[in-house]
Amino acid sequence: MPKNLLPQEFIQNIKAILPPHLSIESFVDICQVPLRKSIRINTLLQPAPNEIGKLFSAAEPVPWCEQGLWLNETPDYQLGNHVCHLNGQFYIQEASSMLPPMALAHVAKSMNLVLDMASAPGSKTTQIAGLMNNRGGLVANELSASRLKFLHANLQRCGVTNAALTHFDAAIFGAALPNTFDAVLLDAPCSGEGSLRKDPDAMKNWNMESIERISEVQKTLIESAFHALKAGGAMVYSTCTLSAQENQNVCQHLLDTFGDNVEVCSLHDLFDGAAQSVTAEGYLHVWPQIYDSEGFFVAAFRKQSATAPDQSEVRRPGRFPYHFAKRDDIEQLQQYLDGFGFTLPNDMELFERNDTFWLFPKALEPLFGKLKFQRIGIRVAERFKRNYKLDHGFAIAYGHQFKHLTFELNAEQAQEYLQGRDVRGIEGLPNKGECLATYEGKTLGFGKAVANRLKNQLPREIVRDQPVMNSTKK
Ligand SMILES: C[S@@+](CC[C@H](N)C(=O)[O-])C[C@H]1O[C@@H](n2cnc3c(N)ncnc32)[C@H](O)[C@@H]1O
Repeated sequence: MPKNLLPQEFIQNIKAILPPHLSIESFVDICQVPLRKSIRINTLLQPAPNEIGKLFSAAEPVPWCEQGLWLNETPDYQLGNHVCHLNGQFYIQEASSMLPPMALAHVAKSMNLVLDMASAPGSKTTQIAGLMNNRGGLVANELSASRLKFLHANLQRCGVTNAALTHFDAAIFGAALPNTFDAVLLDAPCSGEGSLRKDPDAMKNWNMESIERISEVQKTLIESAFHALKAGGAMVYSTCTLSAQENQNVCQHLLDTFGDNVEVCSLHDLFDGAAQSVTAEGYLHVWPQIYDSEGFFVAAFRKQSATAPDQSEVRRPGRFPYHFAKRDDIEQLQQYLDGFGFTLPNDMELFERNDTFWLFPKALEPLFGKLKFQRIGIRVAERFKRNYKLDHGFAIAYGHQFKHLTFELNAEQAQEYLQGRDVRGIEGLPNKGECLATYEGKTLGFGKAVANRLKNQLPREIVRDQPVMNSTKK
């Protein structure tokens, strides 16, 4: 962004809050430098150590996240079209945005039941699911319906099995689920001042009135987050903005509202080098020139004892529309899955609704009936008479555990598959039935064997015109 597009009032505000070891010149200068790209390796889909890093020459580790890599060279293709992105092995995520989940895992004593209050498009939700190793339960909420779709797509792409999606103003959680979660992330809606290197339009609508307005929303949300937290639980408040109004003042509001019940958990020891961005309170205020990243703010708190929110506004949902699958149905489905050498996991519960089978995380069961969910866990299959059609999300989440009926495609075949085309010439393909397609040992999705071809079953929204295969990368 050209210098003269930074509003004078913004520069004055920044000057007033910059710590003494940083200069306004270095801030303005770094704002002119485009952001380097970074990715996070998705451990849930078990990429071999360093497999992804090797794809990108000159990748540099992100110091606060073991799975984070800065790409010092920008590839000459869209990263999102790379096969390893399409099959969920990495997430394109700004390095400083990896901090809040790392802070949450650092301070939380347990991560069995976690709430991510403002989740879309899901970079931190998928990271948290990775830190939970898909165990326990993760409620991922998002207010915007259109962004909820991206959230779902990203959770599916990354093989997240332990999440449930909700679609609320996050202000409801404190009253709807008080004293419930071991850990809460509030990655709050904000004015995005920290994102101006990535998005030159980030400052287009910048003004002090909107900052004041949004900070009121943030105060409501942080109160709700604190009520939703269990006694002893930990929460992280984060933004990608820089002003005190949306950061320190919102945290101060929490301290003023709940007094001694809130303990600030200092993040000075989150990683080597955290001292450069830690504030007197123990928050991380990441200025873009410190680590050559986006600007970010991260604060962590612990709740000492239970709180009593006002529950007068809570609207309870209607009847829970799923029921536990019947024993015969479980056995029949298991028989079908035996063909793939796959056993239904025992940390999940099989539910049914209208002949569709779902695996729900057991840890979320206490919440069923208390809140309306848009989607829970993983859709396994739809039943037609005595046959099944397995779901793409199920393939991504569990395909790497299949022992039979999986077929490795070569680069050309995998490219055709990702383009939504049927694939021919696969050795050993049966005459009929569902099969799993893999590429370099990683799941692509299901296809249906018909005579000598694999009929494509990739959902339309995943199909790409120009997927980039390892062999066609350059
Ligand atoms: C900073 S973004 C979240 C980014 C996300 N955590 C990630 O890492 O991918 C804030 C999100 O909050 C959503 N949002 C705005 N107001 C909200 C509210 N009152 N309750 C819940 N979500 C809200 C926005 O639609 C936006 O998706």
